[in-house]
Amino acid sequence: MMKIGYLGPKATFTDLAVTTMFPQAEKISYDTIPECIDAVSHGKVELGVVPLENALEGSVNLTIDYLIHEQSLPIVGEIIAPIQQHLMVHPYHVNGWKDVQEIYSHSHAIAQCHKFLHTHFKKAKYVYMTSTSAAAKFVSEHPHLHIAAIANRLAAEEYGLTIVRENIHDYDYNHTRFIIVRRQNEELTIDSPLYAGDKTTLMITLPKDQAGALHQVLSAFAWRKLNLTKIESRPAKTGLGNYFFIIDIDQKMDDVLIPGAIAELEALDCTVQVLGSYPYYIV
Ligand SMILES: O=C(O)C(=O)C[C@]1(C(=O)O)C=C[C@@H](O)C=C1
Repeated sequence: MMKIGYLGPKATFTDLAVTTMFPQAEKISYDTIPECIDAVSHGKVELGVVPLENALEGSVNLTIDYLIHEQSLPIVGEIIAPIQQHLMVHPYHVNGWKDVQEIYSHSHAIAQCHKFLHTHFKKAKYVYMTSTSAAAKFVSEHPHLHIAAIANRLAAEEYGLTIVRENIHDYDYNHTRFIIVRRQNEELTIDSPLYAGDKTTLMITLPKDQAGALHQVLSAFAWRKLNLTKIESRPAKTGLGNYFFIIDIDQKMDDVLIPGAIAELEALDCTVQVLGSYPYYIV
């Protein structure tokens, strides 16, 4: 049975994504994103699944930065899943839930519910946890504290909490991209009706202090009609103002167009690394 590491504990959104995509797998939970990625690099699990980007809040920087700076593993697949956030408390506090003093969750989940929290919990303190289900678990283990968690329905069931407000995320379209990473860049073959297409992700470092470099980079894709679905800059961590770009192209690595674009970028003195060319699945 395939072993898959995921950001845990049980009942995170990552857990839901893994269960949907790999119903037969043996799931191993890790408390943090770096621990999960390390487990893949050390061969403890065959695949790892971690969150990469949310439609409301943007990238999960910890994932991108850890993959780029600490453990470079190829991305071999992606799962895009809907995210529904609920407010939950220990059953002891169901009546007084409006007066909770602290709200626990993952920073991305809290950010997805800012409008709701600002309206209903002006005085509450937010406490950031490693995942939404870690927050639910904490709330269930501290019944004497007047606190709430933001997490999904499975977490409420798993940790015996009561949902007091459903769907508190601020915008209906709330989806998160989870990436599947592997030690070796072997193609992942999943025969799934959720298959929705392929992507190639590149990391590009521009030459220093060259006017128009980004424009030239984009034109290498533009004239080849390579459609980009994401472009994002992240600090290179080598000095203020030093950035690299992460670019997603909405097609599989081919023999001509993408290698041609990469060669053109290298001729411009860019450094290019292919982070993965992989299928994506929409839940
Ligand atoms: O905490 C979880 O449940 C996760 O799976 C992490 C995570 C994230 O990092 O974005 C995943 C989906 C939601 O966007 C909120 C939290």
